[in-house]
Amino acid sequence: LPRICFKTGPGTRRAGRADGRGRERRTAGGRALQLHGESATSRAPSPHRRACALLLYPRPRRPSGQARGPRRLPAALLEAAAALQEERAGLERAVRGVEVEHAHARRAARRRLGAHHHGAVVLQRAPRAAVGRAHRAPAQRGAGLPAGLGPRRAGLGPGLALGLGLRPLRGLGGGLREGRALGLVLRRALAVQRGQQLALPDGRQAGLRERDQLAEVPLQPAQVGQLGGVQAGAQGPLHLPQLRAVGLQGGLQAVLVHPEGARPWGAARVVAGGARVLVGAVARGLAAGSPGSSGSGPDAGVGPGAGAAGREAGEPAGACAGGRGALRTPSGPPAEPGAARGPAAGSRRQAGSGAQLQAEEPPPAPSGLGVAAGRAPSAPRPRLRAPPGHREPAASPARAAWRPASALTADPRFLPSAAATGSAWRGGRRDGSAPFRTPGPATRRAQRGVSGSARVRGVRLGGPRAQGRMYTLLSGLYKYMFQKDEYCILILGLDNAGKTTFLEQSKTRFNKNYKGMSLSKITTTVGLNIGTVDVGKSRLLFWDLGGQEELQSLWDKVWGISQTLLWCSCPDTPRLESVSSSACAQHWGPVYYAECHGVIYVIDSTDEERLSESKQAFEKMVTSEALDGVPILVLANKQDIETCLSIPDIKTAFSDCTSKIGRRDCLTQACSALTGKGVREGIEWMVKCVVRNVHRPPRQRDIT
Ligand SMILES: Nc1nc2c(ncn2[C@@H]2O[C@H](COP(=O)(O)OP(=O)(O)OP(=O)(O)O)[C@@H](O)[C@H]2O)c(=O)[nH]1
Ligand SMILES: [Mg+2]
Repeated sequence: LPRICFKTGPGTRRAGRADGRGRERRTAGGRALQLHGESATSRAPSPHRRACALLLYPRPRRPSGQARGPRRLPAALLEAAAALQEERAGLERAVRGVEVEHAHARRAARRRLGAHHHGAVVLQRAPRAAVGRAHRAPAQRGAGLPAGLGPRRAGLGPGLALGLGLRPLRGLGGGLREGRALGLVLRRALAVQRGQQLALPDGRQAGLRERDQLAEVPLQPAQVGQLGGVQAGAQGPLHLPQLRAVGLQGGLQAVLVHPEGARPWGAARVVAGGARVLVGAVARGLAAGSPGSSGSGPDAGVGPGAGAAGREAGEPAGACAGGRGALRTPSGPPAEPGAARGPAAGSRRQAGSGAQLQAEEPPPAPSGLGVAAGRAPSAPRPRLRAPPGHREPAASPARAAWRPASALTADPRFLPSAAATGSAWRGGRRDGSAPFRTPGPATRRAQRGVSGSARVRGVRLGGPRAQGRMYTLLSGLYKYMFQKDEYCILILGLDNAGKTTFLEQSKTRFNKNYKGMSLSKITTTVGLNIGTVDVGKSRLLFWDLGGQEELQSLWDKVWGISQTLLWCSCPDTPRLESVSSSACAQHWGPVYYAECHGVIYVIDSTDEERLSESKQAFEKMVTSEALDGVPILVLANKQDIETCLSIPDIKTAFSDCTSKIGRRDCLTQACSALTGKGVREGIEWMVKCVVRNVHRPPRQRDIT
């Protein structure tokens, strides 16, 4: 049977069925499917490698008092998965090594921010093994390549990226629309990969609002070349769906844009069609502006890179700012390439973004895409549309809660640590209502007016709701008393310096029951490793960022999981020949630097050749304003190797940086991450420094 694997949000039991077996047969879209469920936090070997689709489906919080009952995935999701299965062969060709995840709405963030965004649809993650270490071979480095290009960059193939904004999916129809939209994105990806032009249904058929439609930006090969340094070859004009953000930085890289509050997951390297593609993600809100603003504001659906990339490609700024929905009319055929851009597009989008209160004629039936495979399209419901001149009420409390990106990204819940703890990932609403759930027996009883509380001899003991509140109170108190102060420590350094080894070694040394992975099995870090180490009353939260050249540019940036993006490559087109740098980076706000309490900078003492490169990276880091006053521990790693440079040698090489380090705490420590020598001393020094650093107080405790 086709296998669909889905994961629920952290903290939930094994998904699938309430019986915990996590396996279930379902029929969707006329197909039998086998569902494998597991908790996102589960460490059990996941069957998802063999799954044709991986759906990430955070479980909504059960309203207090609702009885535990079997939990069903929305049929629309399964239909989308079935559609995915249908396209499996093609997708495998298109997106090799890419896992597809479907995240449901991040309700917690939505509630908090008042942004009716929607969750991620596609996430790229290549299996570690696929990344390999070939790029590290010194003999290969730079051989016969244009200046500035390492072999790993040259190895990148041309690619196309697709995106679809699924932001405002409100209410009960959300699940349905979302499911359809997923199918839409995947099919679209396939069509692009095959060089086909797919007749897409309009946005309403796909269950999307006008402004959420796919918009196509036809790009000539030359423009694509400009955009991403990709030689598109003789394939003719490529229809690159307008991404919310596509930026190309230090190689072929897609910058994904995710809704405010989605948890950042960092960058990922995708192996697609034999090409390695670096994919980073950025918080959508970083595009600056406020919801509802036109142009490159978040509501415009155009992220930082889109504008930049588009402008790089010679598109007028208006074309980029048009974003989703700019090029395709809701019920008519696709607009001519290049038509409907500019101011008109913007105004149409704005019209679509308003409240929709007036009934409108449904559009004609789709050509087979809007409805997931195998199902007759159900009659589209009439849509409500705002009368001309209607304005959405601006000052609802939810809207007022919206904060600009800078404030948002400063919120610790949206930092990588939140990904580790899952604190930004909880479904459900605080008021106990669950938007996508049918009421359970207890809720129904309550609705009928039957009290859910127990009574003993006439004394009311408190219903499940009261018990729930009591539990929350007690757990909050417990957390308040026993939770440790948290400090975030960045581990930086060139690739191969030993950062991940150091992190693993620290976890092994400080965490009693930690059974780490074998140090010899550590491979290059793509994106971010997160680790926690408890030292006395403090908890250090390490962010080990990949040190490869492309990733270095992300050290001071924020990334997050994308709202929607699918990356696929065209194996037929010529290989990458040149790489242009990105303009999108300047739009990104420094976040890791701003939020960290300390930096551990790892140097490979045996690599004399790259010492100056390491010094440059260090200098760049240390001069960043966002790191002012942050203690820095410089680790001269690999001291177990005889031919290594000594501490005085390294200090001499880094002597230029002394003035830039200034008056902050800084220590150069000899260390061997492999044997563990110097690891404990280094960390203990760091703890002392971060605790006494009054400029960066520990992260706020998560008190509920
Ligand atoms: N001899 C020796 N080898 C080490 C030491 N620390 C790390 N290594 C080796 O160096 C290689 C790179 O280690 P990683 O921890 O992956 O390096 P990294 O800095 O995380 O690299 P990126 O993730 O690519 O940025 C591995 O083969 C490690 O076994 C050390 O103290 N001594
Ligand atoms: Mg690493």
